[in-house]
Amino acid sequence: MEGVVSLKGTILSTRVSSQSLKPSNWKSQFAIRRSFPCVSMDSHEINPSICARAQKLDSRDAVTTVSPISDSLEQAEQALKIKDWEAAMLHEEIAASQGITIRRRPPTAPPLNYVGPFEFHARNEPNTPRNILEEIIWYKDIEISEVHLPPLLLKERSPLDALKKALDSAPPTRDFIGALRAAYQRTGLPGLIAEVKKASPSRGIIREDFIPIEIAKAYEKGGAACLSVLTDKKYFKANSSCTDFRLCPLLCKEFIVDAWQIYYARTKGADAVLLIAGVLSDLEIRYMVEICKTLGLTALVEVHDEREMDRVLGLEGIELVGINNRNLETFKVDISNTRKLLDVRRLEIIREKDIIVVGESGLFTPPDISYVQEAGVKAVLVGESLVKENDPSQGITNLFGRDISV
Ligand SMILES: O=C(O)c1ccccc1NCC(=O)[C@H](O)[C@H](O)COP(=O)(O)O
Repeated sequence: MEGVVSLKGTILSTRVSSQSLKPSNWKSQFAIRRSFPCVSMDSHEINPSICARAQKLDSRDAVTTVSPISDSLEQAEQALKIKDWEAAMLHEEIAASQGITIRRRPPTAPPLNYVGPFEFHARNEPNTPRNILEEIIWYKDIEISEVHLPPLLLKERSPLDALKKALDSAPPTRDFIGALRAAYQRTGLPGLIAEVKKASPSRGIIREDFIPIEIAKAYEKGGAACLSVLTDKKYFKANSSCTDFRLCPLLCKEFIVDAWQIYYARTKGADAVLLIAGVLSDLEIRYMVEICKTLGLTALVEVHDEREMDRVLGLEGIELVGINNRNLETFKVDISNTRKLLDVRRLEIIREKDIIVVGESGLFTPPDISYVQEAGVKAVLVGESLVKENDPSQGITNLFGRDISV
């Protein structure tokens, strides 16, 4: 079925496939999917009666000449704008009440003549990112939302329907937590998640001669229990997807803001995904953890401070918690953060819930490993200190003070 729906400047193709639902910006897409029940979230198909109307209105001239419909479309468009804006405000308000300072999207002023519960919000907020994490998150939203990056964007190339179909033939996931536990039992040292990353916002280029598969193989040879692969291209210069590796269990290290990314990661061979508590609300974490479970994925839920730790420990179904020693807003790294967050009370909850805690970032020497192990971690996630070694396999031996591959 061909045609267009014209909502003022917004042109929606009505060819019945998710690839073709192409609003001019992410806000209208979000609003249309949420506010028109006729556009199903799963198939993104458009109700035939809307299509019929759309075909009558397949040019902007038609919108202006058929006035009753154009009036109602304009009203609908205004209502959508308001709902969309209110939903964004509500999301920010819930996130802020949970101590989340990362704003999901640039703040926008209320729609014209807006009167409502959020009337006085977002008037004086800066609409440039306040820190690097916020910048990454804002860009991620654009990257996955079919906007601005022609010719075909991520969601457009791989709509949810197609991802779900691809999963029918995907190989089963490997047991990420099982691999960490086994390594801990075998060596008596924290299980290693060795990170494949070329660059980072805080360190710039970490390794020039970066051949991901070679590094991954060296990690496995050196005794890594699991791999972590940074897949962000813009900020971490990733040039591989998880699919390139079928070695030990794999964490897809992405900045997840949309459940679609979880499905995508699964089709790309991930066994685990990262959920950042400083970005996602409690409800989002619960929802995404559920999705992970249905897909056989492990969720590594990352925290940085006490408040995030307590939020996450209070949620059901959490099995793996990462304490990042790096403040992703300021880049400051302090491994005593792991000890600070693992006080007696929290360690008791962790033990009761049988959660594995991962110490992340800033680990360079055997004393660093001993320090976080004594604090209570049973796994560590290490990037820089291994990636920059000529022989990353030997780097693992140096980091642990002994060969952990045997
Ligand atoms: O590392 C960064 O600069 C950074 C900036 C913004 C968001 C995330 C960032 N890093 C992710 C990580 O925390 C690390 O890749 C990971 O924990 C390994 O850390 P390290 O061993 O210190 O390389």
